[in-house]
Amino acid sequence: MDMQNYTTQSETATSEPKITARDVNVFYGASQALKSIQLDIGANEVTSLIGPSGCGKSTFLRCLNRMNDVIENCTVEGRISLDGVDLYNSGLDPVLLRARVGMVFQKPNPFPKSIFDNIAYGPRLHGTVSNKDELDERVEKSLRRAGLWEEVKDRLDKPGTGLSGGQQQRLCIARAIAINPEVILMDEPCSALDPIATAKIEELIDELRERFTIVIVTHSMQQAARVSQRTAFFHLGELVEVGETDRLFTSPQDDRTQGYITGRFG
Ligand SMILES: Nc1ncnc2c1ncn2[C@@H]1O[C@H](COP(=O)(O)OP(=O)(O)OP(=O)(O)O)[C@@H](O)[C@H]1O
Repeated sequence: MDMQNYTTQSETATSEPKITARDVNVFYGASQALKSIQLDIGANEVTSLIGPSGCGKSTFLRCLNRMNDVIENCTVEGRISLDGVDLYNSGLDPVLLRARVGMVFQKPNPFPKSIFDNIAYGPRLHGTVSNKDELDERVEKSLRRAGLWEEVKDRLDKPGTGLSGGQQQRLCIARAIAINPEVILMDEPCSALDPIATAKIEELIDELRERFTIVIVTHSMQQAARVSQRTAFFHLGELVEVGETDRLFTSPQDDRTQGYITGRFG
């Protein structure tokens, strides 16, 4: 590993790293989307990934639970570890990995099932509850943690797709929480939502970090500033700069970061 390069890119995570990425290169066919990424993701904090369109934020996010495996032609090189265990070369089952590292997408995507069954799906699949009472309890707890219980408790048998966009996104967060993940990846989770629904999700993210490690891709620098403790700025497939969010926005060390946050490009 090129230590000099690493220290210029990255400040140490503010908490113990939950995830470490070292020398990560990603290719789509012959085209390189990420170049030698070194990044520590601290436990129980929110890390934002920001940067202009096409810089590789979502590609990096998908490396963290091996979602790139399902994209044809996508090759991931380097080392990414979760609690010190290599995600790609240790025989870790990707399905179990995705239970530990859950994901919430840009567009809310509830299953075409009842609200209850959306949440119950994961615990049933992974066999993490042993009877109906435990399942009921898990569903209620997940919906409470996602701040949705009061709004849906009287309509659990109604379709998840009948909820508002913001409620659907909180349902998807509840669905991710229901299998007790350690990390939650969020790919622009508010981009399809209005400002009020966005504010609710942002409050929720802040509450969730007590229990989970969160990595969020966002196009909104204001959102990164509001929700995250650390921010990583990507540009043309490189991780240009990472550090405490306040520091990165007030005194960026790289001209490219400065250019992006002052709106000169992006
Ligand atoms: N499935 C794919 N096949 C081929 N190239 C891809 C694929 N997905 C992404 N890319 C390319 O990889 C690069 C990084 O894309 P990525 O979606 O990770 O960027 P991003 O920063 O998340 O962009 P945006 O903010 O627009 O979502 C881009 O050049 C993109 O065109």
